[in-house]
Amino acid sequence: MTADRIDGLAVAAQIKDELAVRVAALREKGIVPGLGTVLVGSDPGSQIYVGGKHKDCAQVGIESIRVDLPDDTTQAQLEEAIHALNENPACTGYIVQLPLPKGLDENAALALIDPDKDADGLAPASLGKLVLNEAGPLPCTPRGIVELLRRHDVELNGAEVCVVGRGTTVGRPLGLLLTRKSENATVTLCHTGTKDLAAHTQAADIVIAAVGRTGFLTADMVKPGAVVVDVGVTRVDGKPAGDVHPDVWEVASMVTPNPGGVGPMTRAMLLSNVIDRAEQMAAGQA
Ligand SMILES: Nc1nc(=O)c2c([nH]1)NC[C@@H]1CN(c3ccc(C(=O)N[C@@H](CCC(=O)O)C(=O)O)cc3)C=[N+]21
Repeated sequence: MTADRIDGLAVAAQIKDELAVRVAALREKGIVPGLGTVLVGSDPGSQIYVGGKHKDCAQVGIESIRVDLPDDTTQAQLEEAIHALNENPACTGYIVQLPLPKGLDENAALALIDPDKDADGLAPASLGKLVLNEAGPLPCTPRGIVELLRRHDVELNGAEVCVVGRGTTVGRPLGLLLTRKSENATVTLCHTGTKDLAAHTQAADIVIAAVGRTGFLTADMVKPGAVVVDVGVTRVDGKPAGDVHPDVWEVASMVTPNPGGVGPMTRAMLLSNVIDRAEQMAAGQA
C-alpha cells in the first residue's frame, strides 16, 4: 500500500486564488500591498527562493521590492537596508532571507525589523506574541504545515505529533503553534540530544521532519498509518531532496512530497501574512 500524496502545490495554488481576491478588494480601497525582500550574497538556493517569492507576488497582485546586497555586505550596510524598508511606505511587509552569510548577526538584523512590517513572523516581537498567545504574524513554514494538514482533514486535536528539529524558523515555533488551544496537539520536540529518536517517532500519529539531512526519516521509524510531513531541504546533484526516505511511503497513510509539499505552502503563507497586515491597516487598526 502506498501513502496518499498531500499536494502542497495544489493547495498553495488554491490559497493564492483566494488571496488574489483579497488583494483586489484592498486595491479597490486604494491600499496596495508591497512585499520587500532583503537577500545578502549569492547562495543559489536563496536566489531561487527569493525569485519564487517575487513571482508569487506578481500572481496575486502584490507589488514587490527586491533588495539584493553583495556577499561582502557589512552589518551596518545590512541594517541600513532594513531601516530603508522600515521607512518605505510602498513596503507594507518584508523579509530578510536567511541564512545570512557568515559574519552577519541574524538576530540583530531581525530585531531591527519594524514589528508591523514583519512578513516572516520571525522578528523577536512576533515570536514573543506567539509564546504569549497574542495575535501577530506567524512564521510561514509552521503556518503552512498547519494549513496543509487542516485542508487534508488531518485531526490535530489530541494527536501525538513528533517534530524532529528545533530550529528557530521551523521546529521550535511549530511546537508552539501545534500546542495552542485551537490546534490542541501533544508535541514531542526532538533534536540532536534526543536519546532514542526512533522510540519517539514510532509513537507519533504525525511525524514532522525538519532536519535537513537527505532521507533521514526511514520507514522503520514510522508507525503504520501515520501522517508524515517532509520539511527539510537538501540538494542532491543540484536537485532538491527531502528528509523523508522514499520507503516511508509504504508505511505512512499520507506524506507531503518534497519538493511540492511544504515549500510552496511556506511561500503562500508569506503572501498571507502580507495581506493580513494590509487588511488590518485598511480596517484602521494600524
Ligand atoms: N527569512 C526567510 N524566510 C523564509 O521563509 C526562508 C528563509 N528565510 N530561508 C530559507 C527557507 C527555505 N524556504 C523555502 C521556500 C520555498 C521553497 C519552495 O518553494 N520549494 C519548492 C522547490 C523549489 C526548488 O526547486 O528548490 C518545492 O518545495 O516544491 C523551499 C524553501 C524559505 N525559507
